[in-house]
Amino acid sequence: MGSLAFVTDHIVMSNHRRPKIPFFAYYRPRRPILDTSKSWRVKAAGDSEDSDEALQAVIEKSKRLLAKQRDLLQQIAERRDIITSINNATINSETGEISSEEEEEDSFLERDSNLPDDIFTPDVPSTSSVEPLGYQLPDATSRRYDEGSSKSSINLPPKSYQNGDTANRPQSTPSKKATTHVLPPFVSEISPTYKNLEVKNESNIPYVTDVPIDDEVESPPLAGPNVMNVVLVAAECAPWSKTGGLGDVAGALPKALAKRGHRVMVVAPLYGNYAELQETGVRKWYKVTGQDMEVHYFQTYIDGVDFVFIANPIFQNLGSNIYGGNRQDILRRMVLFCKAAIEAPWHVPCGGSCYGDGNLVFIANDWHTALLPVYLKAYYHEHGLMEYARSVLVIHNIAHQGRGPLNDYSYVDLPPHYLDLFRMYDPVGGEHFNIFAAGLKTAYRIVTVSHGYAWELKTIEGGQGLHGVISDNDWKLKGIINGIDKKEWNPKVDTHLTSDGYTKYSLDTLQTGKPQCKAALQKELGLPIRPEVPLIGFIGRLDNQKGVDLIIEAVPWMVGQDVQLVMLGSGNSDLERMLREMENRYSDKVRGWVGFSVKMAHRITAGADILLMPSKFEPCGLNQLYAMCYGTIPVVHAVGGLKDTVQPFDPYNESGLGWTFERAETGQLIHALGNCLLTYREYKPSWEGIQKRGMMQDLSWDNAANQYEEVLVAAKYQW
Ligand SMILES: Nc1ncnc2c1ncn2[C@@H]1O[C@H](COP(=O)(O)OP(=O)(O)O[C@H]2O[C@H](CO)[C@@H](O)[C@H](O)[C@H]2O)[C@@H](O)[C@H]1O
Repeated sequence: MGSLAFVTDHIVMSNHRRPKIPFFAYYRPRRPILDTSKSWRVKAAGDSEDSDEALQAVIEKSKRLLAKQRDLLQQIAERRDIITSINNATINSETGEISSEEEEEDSFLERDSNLPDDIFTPDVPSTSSVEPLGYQLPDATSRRYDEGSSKSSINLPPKSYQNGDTANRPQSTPSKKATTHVLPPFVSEISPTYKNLEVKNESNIPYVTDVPIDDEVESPPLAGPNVMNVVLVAAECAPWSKTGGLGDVAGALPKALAKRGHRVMVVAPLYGNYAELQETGVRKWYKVTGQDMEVHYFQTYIDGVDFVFIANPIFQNLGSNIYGGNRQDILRRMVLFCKAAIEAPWHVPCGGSCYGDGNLVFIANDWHTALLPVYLKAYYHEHGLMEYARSVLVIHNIAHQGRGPLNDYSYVDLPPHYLDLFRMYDPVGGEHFNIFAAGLKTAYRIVTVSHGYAWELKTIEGGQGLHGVISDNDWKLKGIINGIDKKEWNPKVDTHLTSDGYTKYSLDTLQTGKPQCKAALQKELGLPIRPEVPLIGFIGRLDNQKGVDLIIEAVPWMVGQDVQLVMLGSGNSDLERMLREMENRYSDKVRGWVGFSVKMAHRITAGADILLMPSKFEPCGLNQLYAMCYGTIPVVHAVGGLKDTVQPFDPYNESGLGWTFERAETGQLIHALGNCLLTYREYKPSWEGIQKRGMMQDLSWDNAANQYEEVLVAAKYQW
């Protein structure tokens, strides 16, 4: 059966009953489809004259279409030339800077909208009408939060939902009426709003929108028949909430998946008043340790992704302390979050329609959301609900597992026979309750954030008590290296480099732009402005993981080398104190910036020559990736993702991206850093070669998104 017929069949089926396997791909049309196959008509056999004529007509029509396409491409090429020449000449009158690439991109797209309509009108089925089932809301006035935090009212974000992106959002038919449904909710038969559209291009002419607008924003290939509804659930999501790399991943990976054509939702707790959000009006009640708790769902749509936030007083004002509180507090938050997140695709209308549970995969992240795969099984699958929804659990850091005494089990609200999933034993913790273990056993697939870490997790040292569980589930484990959000971390467009003497730069302007950033950083930190002195940076959580102790031990050697050192971090109070002491002792050479500052993280990444990452373990590591994009050379402990991403410099072949050392020891760090400093001072061409190789890598999320897609598809077919 042709794939178009396959699609049509499934659309027809969707209007009747759910198929045995719900493989509808609810695809949002993101780009024009030039499906010339629709022009063909099948005629009766023997009607050869008519056939010839028809064939001739079709050939003529195709020729006309191809001519139009060629013409269009020509127009685009001409416009790009014009834009390039304008940009080369355009100087911002206020700042004296060249206008940003995002502006270029916008103006280009605007002009595109003036192109002939007929080329852009895809020959696709129209969207179907959608009538999501509603659920009878409990009488909000008759229920009250009891005790403590739950009595406080929810401080709603402003209703100023004015995101420019919404104009481009694929529109679905709004629900006309909401039929009521008494809890517990039954799976809703929500029609797919976005039909499964086949993407075909047999002409070898690139799709009109495939013509790269800019090198940085070239579209990745579409997922085609693999498109799915993807719901990524995380305790933090940049830019709204971030304590580390998980926030970055939750903010960026979904956009890359959406670019491939998936319908993607991110669900995170609402910790503060985020300006972009709109209240959906959806309110639900969930039980947590016997208490009914109401959540409100908020939503916004940015870069093709539906960001859904779950509001309840227990999340409020935790922005800077997401994982704060005692174990029971955290547990209650995560239980409520997972329960509310799992039903978001049922309840929250995004662009007019809910996702529903067909063709759905959840991506849970770390122990905080490791209950989600368990709830999916226990509350839904075992009751014939969300039968075809799947879960993938991503390990960003196995060091935090949601451990506690066995009687913590009473908090998670599961039937007694699930206890064994959580029960773990190890020589350090003895018999204990372990949320990550249960999630890993229950998820359909497991991802971790590098190949190296996937291997290390199965060792006693690397698995931190879960090596047995991970080895047993090796068949469903895959390592995928994180990417970079190139809108956020890119020296060409970095908004943190537009003031205070900093400047944006690219590979072409590296030799002038980066020294300017270095001078600006030295000035901002109050260090002597000396271009020839190597400036060494560290950015990260002050935590045993990050090997901060090794740097502190190496500082006396470093300050004897005529270098400058800046360390940005927060976390462990002892390490914070040591940073301050170091700065006091070596005030002409060392800065210890205690705190969490995204702006300073960007500025250090741009202004430093060298970035240190002596992590004891590092599942992937993002800062070394950011550093390489900014022409900053990483010196790293060869472990986990650091080993996978920083190929050691080889002076004989002039290859490699930085310096690595094999064991997390101060002497080894000093040895690697010594070689790095020698190259900086004595072998400038080699140094510049390393910088350029780092900057030229494609570290975008597109590649990772492609691999995630394989995992999502594998999960979908996993029973
Ligand atoms: N004081 C500060 N001020 C401003 N920004 C700060 C900061 N401290 C850290 N950051 C930022 O937080 C992020 C940290 O990312 P990492 O990947 O290095 O670490 P983390 O260990 O949190 O993440 C875990 O998850 C990620 C994602 O999978 C893995 O890469 C990693 O190995 C794993 O440990 C970076 O964006 C960094 O700039």
